Amino acid sequence: MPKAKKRKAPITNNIIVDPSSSKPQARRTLIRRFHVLLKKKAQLEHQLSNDDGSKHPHGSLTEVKLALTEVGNEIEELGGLEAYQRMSSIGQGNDRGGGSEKYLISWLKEMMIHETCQRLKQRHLLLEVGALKPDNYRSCTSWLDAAPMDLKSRHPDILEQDFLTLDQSSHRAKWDTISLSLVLNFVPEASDRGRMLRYAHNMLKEGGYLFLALPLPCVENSRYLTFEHFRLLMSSIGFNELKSRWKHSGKMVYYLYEKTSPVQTEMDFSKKQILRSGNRNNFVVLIRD
Ligand SMILES: C[S@@+](CC[C@H](N)C(=O)[O-])C[C@H]1O[C@@H](n2cnc3c(N)ncnc32)[C@H](O)[C@@H]1O
Repeated sequence: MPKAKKRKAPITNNIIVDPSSSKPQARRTLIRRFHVLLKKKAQLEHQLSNDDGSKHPHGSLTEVKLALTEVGNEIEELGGLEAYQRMSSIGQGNDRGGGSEKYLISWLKEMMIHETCQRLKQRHLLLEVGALKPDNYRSCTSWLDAAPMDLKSRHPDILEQDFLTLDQSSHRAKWDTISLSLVLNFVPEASDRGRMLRYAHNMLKEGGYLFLALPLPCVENSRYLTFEHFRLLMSSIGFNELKSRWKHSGKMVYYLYEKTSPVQTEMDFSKKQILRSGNRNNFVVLIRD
């Protein structure tokens, strides 16, 4: 008897998520689903743009195109980037502990940046990438100028701009601080995450600061990252870890780095390297030339 043909699982493996729900569990499921879909979309687009006629892991060219349409449709059904931003901004609300900017502000103040600026009549220039609100830094207007930007602007004061397509020469050494709060983990391709960090390094003034906020499992429970590996990766780009804040069983990790010269290392950060076994996630950052 001929063997029954195994039915291929649909690429997007749809799950039911109610985009209008504001329950924390539904919110987290939607955010996670978005990350999965965006990663899948980036992989399929990459396959299409590098099409050399060879077999694709997702089937023929037609199947890849179909899968891309399916992914696009599901993103739309979930409400697109707007729904994702809405869910993320609920998580930022004061009733839920507020946004991550409070950690950056308190670290800058600990380092007396506000006093130095006021004494020398200087302004601290902050580029806030992935800004859901235009005025996260309104409490600091006497010494800090914030420039909020996002892939999709939710307010006229937020510049609609992809950080990865900013002109690198006109932004070189322009900013005192760059904030990437829950942005690096949004970028679907591991090598684009590395590029984002390198661009941030180029765009900071000498001695400038990078504020990074990530979901804790990205570092605590990844197959390809550990706290130490990430620290070395960051220093190889030229980011010296000044401060960090996280707790076991917490949700987030916050870092403050200072821009330094890249530290030479024998380690290869351009390829995935399995650092831990067991039930882990696949978050990784790759640094490629
Ligand atoms: C989870 S939200 C984070 C919002 C906020 N910063 C926070 O900490 O809650 C991620 C935001 O980053 C934005 N984003 C992702 N990649 C970006 C890029 N390359 N350039 C600009 N914004 C980006 C997304 O559009 C999204 O609004």
